[in-house]
Amino acid sequence: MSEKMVAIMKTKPEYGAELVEVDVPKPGPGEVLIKVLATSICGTDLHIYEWNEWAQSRIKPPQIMGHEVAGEVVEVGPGVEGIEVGDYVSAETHIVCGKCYACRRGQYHVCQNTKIFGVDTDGVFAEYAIIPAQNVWKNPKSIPPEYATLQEPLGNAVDTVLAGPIAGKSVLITGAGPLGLLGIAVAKASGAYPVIVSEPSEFRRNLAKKVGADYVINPFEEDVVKEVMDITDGNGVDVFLEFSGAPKALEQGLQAVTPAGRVSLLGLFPGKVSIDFNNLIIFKALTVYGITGRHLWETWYTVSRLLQSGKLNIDPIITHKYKGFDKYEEAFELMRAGKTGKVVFMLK
Ligand SMILES: NC(=O)c1ccc[n+]([C@@H]2O[C@H](COP(=O)([O-])OP(=O)(O)OC[C@H]3O[C@@H](n4cnc5c(N)ncnc54)[C@H](O)[C@@H]3O)[C@@H](O)[C@H]2O)c1
Ligand SMILES: C[C@@H](O)[C@H](N)C(=O)O
Ligand SMILES: [Zn+2]
Ligand SMILES: [Zn+2]
Repeated sequence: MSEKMVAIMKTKPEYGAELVEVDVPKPGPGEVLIKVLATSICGTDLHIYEWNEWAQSRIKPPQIMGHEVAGEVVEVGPGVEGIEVGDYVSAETHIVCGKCYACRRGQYHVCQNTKIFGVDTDGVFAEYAIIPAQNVWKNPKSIPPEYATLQEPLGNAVDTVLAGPIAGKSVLITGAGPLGLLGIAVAKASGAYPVIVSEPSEFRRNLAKKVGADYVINPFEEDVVKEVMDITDGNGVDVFLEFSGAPKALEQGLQAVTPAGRVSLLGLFPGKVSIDFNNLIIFKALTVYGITGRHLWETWYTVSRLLQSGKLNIDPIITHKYKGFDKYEEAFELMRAGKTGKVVFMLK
């Protein structure tokens, strides 16, 4: 008889998920089985939980949810080399093909055949999980599991903040959700000043301050562009980092960034966005970066070293730590209500 494990599963094509008991999976060729030590909720998991339009078009229940993880390898499938039982690992979630035009040029983050585990395959909200060996990242023991599980979203934040020079630069961050908060931590650890954050939620503005934001603005009550101009002697910020996915925030940021400044866009907008390209981008000679996923594997090295440096102020971002999955419904509802930073399930 096979061993059993507990998992948060999207069992039906409707709102919510269920805590179920299922067989511990067996790693196939090119796969490893990990014992999950910590796993965290991403906004994408929330979309799957809520069963929004995107989730309905992509997810095929029944499926185990989750993709951010830290764990220990307990079994190695046939043909896997360089990974051993006992290795302490995390995982890149984008499963890339290695064969397409993008992959062959080393641009794995834009692989045209990307699959995402926990989205297109079973995920890591479980006591054990299968990871493709090619996606395994080995962690030093010095990074605790509750930090190591955050490396995947930290990679998003690192690529957004470090797409260009940041030390000594003035920065506007729009949106202090979990990703924006990680962005603040990376910007501060990298020597940005001042870091100005625009965020409507009071709870998240307070978190932003705890993480190190130098100024916080409520965009629903204050004039973001005027505030930024006042703080920067009328010059505007050197760098604008968009983490909200709000069209209004995009427009305000483009107005508030200095001519020839740098813009990184991570937030996903609800649909098409109308922007005055001539005046807000072209005549301002801005450099605009679209950010998707993480650079493989360069971003992971950067993230790991930033964590090891002890300079990233991550603790205030982990607002909720649950022992096991029992309170998963509470965790998802708190996240839905915007009353969290990162939520971590601890399984050790
Ligand atoms: N490009 C990628 O690879 C990638 C990867 C992960 C996440 N994302 C996207 O990044 C964004 C951030 O992720 P998250 O998990 O932190 O999302 P989130 O929804 O928790 O955070 C967004 C924050 O923006 C704030 N906000 C709303 N309107 C605003 C406005 N007008 N001005 C300033 N802030 C405003 C919200 O209050 C919220 O705190 C999302 O759009 C997500 O889909 C993109
Ligand atoms: C899967 C998605 O949520 C993930 N954070 C990414 O980088 O693509
Ligand atoms: Zn994610
Ligand atoms: Zn590819």
